[in-house]
Amino acid sequence: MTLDFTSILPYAPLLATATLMTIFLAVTSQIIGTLCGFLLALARMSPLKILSVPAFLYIWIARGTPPLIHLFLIYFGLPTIGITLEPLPAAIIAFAITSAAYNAEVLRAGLQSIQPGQVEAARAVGMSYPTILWRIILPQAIQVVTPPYMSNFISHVKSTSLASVVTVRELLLTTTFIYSNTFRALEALIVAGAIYLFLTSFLAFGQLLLEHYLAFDKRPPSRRRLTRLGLGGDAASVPAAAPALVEGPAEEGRRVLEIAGLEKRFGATTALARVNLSVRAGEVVCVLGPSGSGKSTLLRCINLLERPDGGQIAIDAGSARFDLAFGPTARAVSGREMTRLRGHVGMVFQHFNLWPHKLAVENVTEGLLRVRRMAGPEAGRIAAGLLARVGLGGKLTAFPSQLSGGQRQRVAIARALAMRPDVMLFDEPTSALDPELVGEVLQVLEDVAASGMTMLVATHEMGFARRVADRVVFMDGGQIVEVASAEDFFERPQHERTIRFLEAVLK
Ligand SMILES: Nc1ncnc2c1ncn2[C@@H]1O[C@H](COP(=O)(O)OP(=O)(O)OP(=O)(O)O)[C@@H](O)[C@H]1O
Repeated sequence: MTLDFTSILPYAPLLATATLMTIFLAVTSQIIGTLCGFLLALARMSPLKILSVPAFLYIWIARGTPPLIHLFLIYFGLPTIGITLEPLPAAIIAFAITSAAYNAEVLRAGLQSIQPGQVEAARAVGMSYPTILWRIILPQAIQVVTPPYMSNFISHVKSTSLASVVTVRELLLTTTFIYSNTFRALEALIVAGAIYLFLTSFLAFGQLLLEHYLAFDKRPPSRRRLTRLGLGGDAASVPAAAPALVEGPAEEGRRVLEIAGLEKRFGATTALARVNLSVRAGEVVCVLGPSGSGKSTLLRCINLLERPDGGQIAIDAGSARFDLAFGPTARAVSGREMTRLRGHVGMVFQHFNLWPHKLAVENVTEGLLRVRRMAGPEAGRIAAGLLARVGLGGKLTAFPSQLSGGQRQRVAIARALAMRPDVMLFDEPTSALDPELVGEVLQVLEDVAASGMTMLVATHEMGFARRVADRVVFMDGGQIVEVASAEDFFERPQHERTIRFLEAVLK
């Protein structure tokens, strides 16, 4: 049998219209399915069961049943309850139902691929959740989801052929019409197949372009990206005059931080048991103690990355004051209040938690732009100055992946300092570093301490604590066992547990 396409030719305009209909059907239902899928993914990840359970059920049912059944139920089922839809809207809704379920899972995978530490770092500079979603999570999640999302889209385009059963004049129905008129079924189906292949190839090629475009951390930053921050052609150069790390001397004597009866439990583990502590402006307090003694939990409770179960935290930031109480009878602290408080409390994490899709300088400017609402050039100037101060004036345009651990931690310190916090919390800032990189970070910490910043440093670096701390707090089993000046602590420890600890770590 020979193929003869000439009899198909007169139907070219009809095929063109059907192709447009297929594109319209696929694109509209995919857009609706993506938007609904995004909301479903957020609901599915929500800690609230009222959101996560219905989202899970929807995805389970919509993904587990054939799209043809959705189409029949919408087109033939809805009229039984008085809702009659035209074939095209019925098909769009039916395909959007399936698309939402598949896209929800793809998008959820992307959203969950972002390390929680990055989100914590964004919360610590005072960003609200929508800002974190938009600026930190989505740009990275899109990179992750592009291949599976586009794959879904391609299979979605092909499944729109099911709309032929409810008489939508898309490609397959038109092809059927053509071959029933010409008796050239093979030729008509080959032409339809070629059109589908063209459409899906277009998407596959689009995927390649998109992946290339989204790999923005794999190529030098664009000029636009830098000029927005007022960093022209020589962005990598060190600013002539590096500013002070901390603006103005601390107001001596003022109690910046007061903690009373602070409690935190994780299930059966008591991480903090009625902890009391007060820190004065400009004071450097080192928190020491064995692993699991509650040092990190204490710091994380102070900026509310962990919600305490009881007790009080008061922060006197000069321009603002926070008096927070926790426990079953206390007023719930609002999200807005938490965000405001974090704007006054800087935090540096053990694992740096830099945002990998942003340049070193952008890691520092992000909080200034989104939280302090500063203009780009001003934020860029402050960030460049601070990075120069921590010895990274030549690394402004490096991505975190291009920096050593010590350099990453110095960017993280500059990021926290840029927000001009009233108190800085350092959660074991050198524990994740190779031994030869510890010194450069401790040097920066010493500079920050010398410039008058109020600091609470959880650390295992005894030498640093001895040199720099005004006071040492020793914790064990979630309690503060001993508080003393650095000299008294190391020379004349009082508590039997402290003596044992020092014997073990200093031998
Ligand atoms: N998210 C969590 N879920 C469950 N338990 C936790 C959690 N975070 C901390 N804990 C527990 O609380 C206790 C105190 O932990 P924390 O991390 O504050 O100690 P740490 O002194 O900072 O230890 P390290 O020096 O090893 O970092 C430990 O028993 C720990 O297992």
